[in-house]
Amino acid sequence: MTLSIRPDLTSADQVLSSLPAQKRKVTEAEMMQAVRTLLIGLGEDPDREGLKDTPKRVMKALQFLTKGYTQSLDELLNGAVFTEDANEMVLVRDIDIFSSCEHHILPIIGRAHVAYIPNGKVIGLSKIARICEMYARRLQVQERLTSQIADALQGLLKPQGVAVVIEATHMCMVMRGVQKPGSWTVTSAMRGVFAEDSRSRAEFMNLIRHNANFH
Ligand SMILES: Nc1nc2c(ncn2[C@@H]2O[C@H](COP(=O)(O)OP(=O)(O)OP(=O)(O)O)[C@@H](O)[C@H]2O)c(=O)[nH]1
Ligand SMILES: [Zn+2]
Repeated sequence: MTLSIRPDLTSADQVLSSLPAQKRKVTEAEMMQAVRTLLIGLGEDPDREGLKDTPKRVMKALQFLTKGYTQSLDELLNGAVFTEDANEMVLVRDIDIFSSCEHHILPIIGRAHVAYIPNGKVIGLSKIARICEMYARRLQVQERLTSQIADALQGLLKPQGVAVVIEATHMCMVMRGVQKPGSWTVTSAMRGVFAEDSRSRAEFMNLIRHNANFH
């Protein structure tokens, strides 16, 4: 397996970016056959009318849910990093997260709150949500998703600090296993001043708690 070294990617990303190449070795026909095998293993008849297109649908759905493997920071940024003399916190709150847990390939559903304090550079606001989306659309654990978002922003902007909080519920804990609907998990990744200065961290935490007055 050859890995091309991409300076914009973290080391975990370098590994993940090799996945599309690996995937290409498996044909779509083989992927659909694997879903068909699963259906048979579950006691179903994959040839009955309702299921005959299911292997294709499952494959397409999984390809969509993991499309972050085929994206890169470069591509999604589209150059939207601007020089700006700003040094106050920028916070994008309530970014919907739909990810898939790597243990069960079941949904992780939640919200991300992402803040940074610029240091001469700002990023297009939508790109913050796109970065969340790229990492969420992979097989994940919530902790890694949280720190990948923080590290991506830290690497791109070299800001004074980055703070990321994700609040999410895991369907593998709700629909199966321990079956705890209503449970949710909070993870955070603090970089720079947010890691070092409790007042910056407290300001961020306060801002993600208050209700917007246009709601
Ligand atoms: N830390 C972390 N754990 C996760 C995440 N998503 C799922 N898990 C956990 O991964 C663990 C996998 O544990 P195993 O015992 O190998 O799998 P399992 O038998 O299916 O576990 P149960 O869910 O307890 O039935 C479970 O405790 C899951 O709750 C995540 O994002 N972060
Ligand atoms: Zn799981």
